[in-house]
Amino acid sequence: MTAPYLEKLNPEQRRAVEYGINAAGGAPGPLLIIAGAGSGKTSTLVHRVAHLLVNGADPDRILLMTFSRRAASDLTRRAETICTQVMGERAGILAAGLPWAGTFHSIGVRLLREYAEQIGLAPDFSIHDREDSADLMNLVRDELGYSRTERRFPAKVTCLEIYSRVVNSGAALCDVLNESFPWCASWEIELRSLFAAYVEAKQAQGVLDFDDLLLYWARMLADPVLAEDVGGRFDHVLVDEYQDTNRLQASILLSMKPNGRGLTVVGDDAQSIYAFRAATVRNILDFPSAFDPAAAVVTLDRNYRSTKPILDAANAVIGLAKERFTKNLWTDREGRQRPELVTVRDDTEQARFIATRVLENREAGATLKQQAVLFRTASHSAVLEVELTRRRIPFVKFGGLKFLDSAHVKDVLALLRFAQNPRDLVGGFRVMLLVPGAGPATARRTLEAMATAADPIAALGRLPVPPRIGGEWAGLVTLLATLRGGAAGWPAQLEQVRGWYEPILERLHDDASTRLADLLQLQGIAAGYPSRERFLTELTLDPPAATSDEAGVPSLDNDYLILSTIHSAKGQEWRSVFVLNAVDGCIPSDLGTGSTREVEEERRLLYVAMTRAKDDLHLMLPQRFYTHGQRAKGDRHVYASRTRFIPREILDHFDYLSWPGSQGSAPSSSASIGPRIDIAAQMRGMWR
Ligand SMILES: Nc1ncnc2c1ncn2[C@@H]1O[C@H](COP(=O)(O)OP(=O)(O)OP(=O)(O)O)[C@@H](O)[C@H]1O
Repeated sequence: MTAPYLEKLNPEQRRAVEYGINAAGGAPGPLLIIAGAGSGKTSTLVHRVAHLLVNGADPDRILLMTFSRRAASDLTRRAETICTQVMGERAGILAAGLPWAGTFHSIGVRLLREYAEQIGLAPDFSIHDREDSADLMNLVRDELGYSRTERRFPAKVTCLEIYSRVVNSGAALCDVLNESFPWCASWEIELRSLFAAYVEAKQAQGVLDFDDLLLYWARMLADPVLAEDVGGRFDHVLVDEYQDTNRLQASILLSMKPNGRGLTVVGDDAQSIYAFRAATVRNILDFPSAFDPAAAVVTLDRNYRSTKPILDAANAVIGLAKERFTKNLWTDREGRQRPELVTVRDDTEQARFIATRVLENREAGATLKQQAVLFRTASHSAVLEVELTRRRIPFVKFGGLKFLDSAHVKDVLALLRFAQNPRDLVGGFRVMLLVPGAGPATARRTLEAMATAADPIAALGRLPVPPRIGGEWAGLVTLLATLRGGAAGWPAQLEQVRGWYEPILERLHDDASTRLADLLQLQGIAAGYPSRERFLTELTLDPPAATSDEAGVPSLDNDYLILSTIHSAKGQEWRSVFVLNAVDGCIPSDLGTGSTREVEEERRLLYVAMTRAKDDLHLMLPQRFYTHGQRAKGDRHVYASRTRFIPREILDHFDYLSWPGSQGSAPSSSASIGPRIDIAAQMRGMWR
């Protein structure tokens, strides 16, 4: 007899949930769940976790790794709800939730801090986000004299990308250069010494970057004693979004669970969209045979989300992929309306069309929250944001968030980080330069003097106040000592930081009051974390996708339209979806058309966008774009053609609309919506 809480699952989902779990206990064999878009992957994973708990698994011994912090807390909450219903009072064992649910990186941080002493690492290391890492790379590059070479040395961001690719893929530097960065191949020797110096700088400052979190973890597990110890802490290890993991992550799992017992991974190769971060679908493909006996594979191919016409169109798009492993999805959700290809003149008309349709949908009963506009790059929604504001349509934007990127929020975070780790040069530099009168030379001298001291903050207090510097310097020294001492507790420390920073904020920015509101919001977010260390770690590893993600949307109605990059739309669904700029140059992005592999990833991105829609889907085709990088009011534009991922042979899966105007006819070829290139405009552009 099936337990009532499993009754709503279809047979494949149930197989995936129940596989290897029984009341007798014992870890089940390895399991791979291939879950197509909208096939109930999340709910299958939730039920598997709940089923484990109902059958006696210890929540402290379950490791659940997801792609974002939000996904981890959603999964935990849903599993708890099921357990409370099924177990009644016994569900009290879940009072602390699942303590080991989180992203790969945040779990890595916790384990590394715990095992720090055994692997020669200072347990209070701080973590650099990508931007900090690029800044440190730049400092090192400068010190080695590479910023003054005769031929231009690769930029700091490129250096970091190369470094990161080598680390995450496990490939040799020369192979990575030849395959992905051929224009930098002649710098191999210099890059190698740059990376060596970068690693030394990180170690001297007690800093780990994102890649280190996985690399150190993987290296720690290369020691058989530690591998057994870490692996032995968990009876069950479950991993979501396995298609977006890289080789290092796969090796971590294998080291923790060499025979695969207790290991479950879930993924969909058709939705793999992070190859640019060295993720590899090979992880999914190679998973079954990594074990003896091989892992069981359960495929979920019934889509519950989209109507048949939408699913048929999405299947047609992914059907043209060069390499593909999963079958087409099917659904019994009938629907008459095919996805619509909407031709509009330009960005402005695109924005108007969407605003009009969104309001019409609302009149017809759909809330704003049930509708989403998706785009390849955060900047694509700029014109739409203006139009929505003009029409007073509230919206929340996910992806490309400005909040944490803004100078004042970064200043405050740098201060906290510097208090946490006073050897962190990048954070320290930013903080020192805030003091009126302090320049790079003062900052560097001070930081160098601090770096060699046993207690850097005490050393700072003993240093003479640099000449021509005002009272803020003494204030900073006292503040850092107080923060370091931790007497104020958390999150009250943020109040102290704000007290010191407010006069500086007012001096630096005309719009200080708006920025102050952001700092108050940051304080609200901070209150959700038990300590400064956890706050800094979590925010660095997984910044909120939107301010509303963490702190509510104070100034908006309860209902708002969702604007999101396709990457941030992962795992979500809406009744109506509009995809901006379904044209070549945007999807695929002209940054992503270098190699076949990149083009294929862009194809999967379009597939991910299309499969977010339940009932209706619009792909927007603006005929021309204004190009970036020109003077204000410049009129340089290019003509766009329909994305190459919807070639003529699959057009009959779509309806056509020209807007404003009447029902359009089938665009006969990609050239039919304007010339591919506007040579006349290019000729004019040459001389501007
Ligand atoms: N057995 C089921 N019966 C009815 N509806 C289901 C069933 N399983 C899942 N669903 C519904 O299908 C939709 C998609 O589920 P879910 O969000 O878990 O998909 P997913 O596999 O995570 O999708 P994606 O990988 O595309 O993000 C949800 O609305 C969910 O309620």
